[in-house]
Amino acid sequence: QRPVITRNGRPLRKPPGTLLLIGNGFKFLQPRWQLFSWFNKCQQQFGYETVALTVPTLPPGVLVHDPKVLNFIFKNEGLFAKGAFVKKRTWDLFGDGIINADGDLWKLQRKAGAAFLTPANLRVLTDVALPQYLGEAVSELTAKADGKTIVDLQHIFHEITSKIMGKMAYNMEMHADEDFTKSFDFASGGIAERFQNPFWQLTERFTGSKLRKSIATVKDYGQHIVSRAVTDRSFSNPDLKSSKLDQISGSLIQSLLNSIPDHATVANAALTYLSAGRDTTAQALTWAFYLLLRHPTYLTKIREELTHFLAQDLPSDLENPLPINPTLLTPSSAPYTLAVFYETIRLYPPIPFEIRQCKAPPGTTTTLPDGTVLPHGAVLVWCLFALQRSKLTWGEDADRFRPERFLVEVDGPGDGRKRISFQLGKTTGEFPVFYGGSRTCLGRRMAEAVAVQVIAVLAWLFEFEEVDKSRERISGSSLTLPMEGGLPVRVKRCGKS
Ligand code: HEM
Repeated sequence: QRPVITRNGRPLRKPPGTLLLIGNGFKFLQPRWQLFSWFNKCQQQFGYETVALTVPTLPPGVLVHDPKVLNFIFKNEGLFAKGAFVKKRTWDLFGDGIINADGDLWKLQRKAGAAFLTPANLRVLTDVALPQYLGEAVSELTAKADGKTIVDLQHIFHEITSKIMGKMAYNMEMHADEDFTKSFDFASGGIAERFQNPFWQLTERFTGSKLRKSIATVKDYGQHIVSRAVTDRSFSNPDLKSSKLDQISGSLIQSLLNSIPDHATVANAALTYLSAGRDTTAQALTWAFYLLLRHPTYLTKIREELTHFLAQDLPSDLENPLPINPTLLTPSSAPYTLAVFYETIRLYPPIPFEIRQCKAPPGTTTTLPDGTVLPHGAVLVWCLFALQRSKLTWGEDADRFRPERFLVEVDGPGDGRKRISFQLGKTTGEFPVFYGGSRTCLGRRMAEAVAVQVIAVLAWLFEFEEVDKSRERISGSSLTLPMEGGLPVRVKRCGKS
């Protein structure tokens, strides 16, 4: 007999369309975007109420809507875990990489990541690495800026983040169109489908050969990253490295190698970091430009924010074609651009759903702050794509792209003049896009820094025209939120530059 989840002694309400034996099983078999719309309807119907989710063959589950419940989950990492439900589905891709690791192994990987993402290294990112790779993207776009050639912006962003992570984290040249990337994208889609199909182990026996091949390619690449790094450490002498970027490049993989003896685990950690750092940011940038192209007044506002940077001199040693000194463009100096980024990831969160499992020992329960009593192994699901459209949290215009919701007027520094400042103004439970608590995203500052510089520079330099303006863009199967089919645009240089 499956345990029934209760609140105040009564079974939880069920979403509409829940069937007697199949529960919500059919809903989960729908294409992912339709599933997200269904989650959104549940959020509209139930507000902050936690409701029951039932899928045959799976442990009993709940769909979480309440920010207070999310805050409780984030604060009580010890009570909730990825658990067997998530690990079983992701193990062949990520193994014991940080996303799946617990205990000491998680701590070691987190510490290595923190040593990589220091403020000093982020400065090298914004002052050296990003201007260089963004400059290369600007050259490529300029060469194609005839108003006719079609360019995929998602690919451009992926190339920038691949180069950054490749060089800074692994001291390797990485590109968006490598076999590894294609295999990783396919594997991520296949793994995401396992969360929707309760019979995945059976169906993959017949249809899973491409998935198995893709995972094998990804794993080989993980080993390649490690063996490159081992060779690197025997031959490189840090005293001979002249540029700041060369001095820190490979620092993530080197600190992973320093702290973890097992090379297979280092490879898993490397692959997980690569996916966390590269794909999320590139996809967020793609949705940002999609939204900006559909709401051009905001492109004008970004350009207005940038005008005062133009007065400032370009450094003479900056060998790239950027007309603005990009190192001046930071999350704190460009609040409007930062607000555009945040409004984008509110509506299109790069990690669009989360799953945890109740760790209460068999025979015991855990009670959520709203009174829901969870038995051992209960699955908790929340769909960020739906939660971030809640009118209870974001007001009547929750569905609208309105970056101003993150901006406030504050007194300027000493001159009495008002200026605009970015303010999130929400708790982590209300804005769980970067997760929370001890497992909160390690790369948030990196993502903000990359996003502000890239959005500002490209918005200033180019006019983009979407190739298919009438099509609503969606994301296909993936653990993250890639835009299906990319974002094809035609490009022209702006008159101003
Ligand atoms: C817009 C960009 C990003 C978003 C929205 C985002 C969001 C998230 C979320 C939701 C999680 C929790 C995932 C889970 O455990 O289920 C996470 C974890 C993580 N993120 Fe990010 N992320 C972003 C960019 C980055 C970047 C640039 C890095 C840099 C390497 C990064 C590194 C990590 C790491 C290492 C974790 C695992 C933390 C842990 O388990 O202790 N992320 N991120």
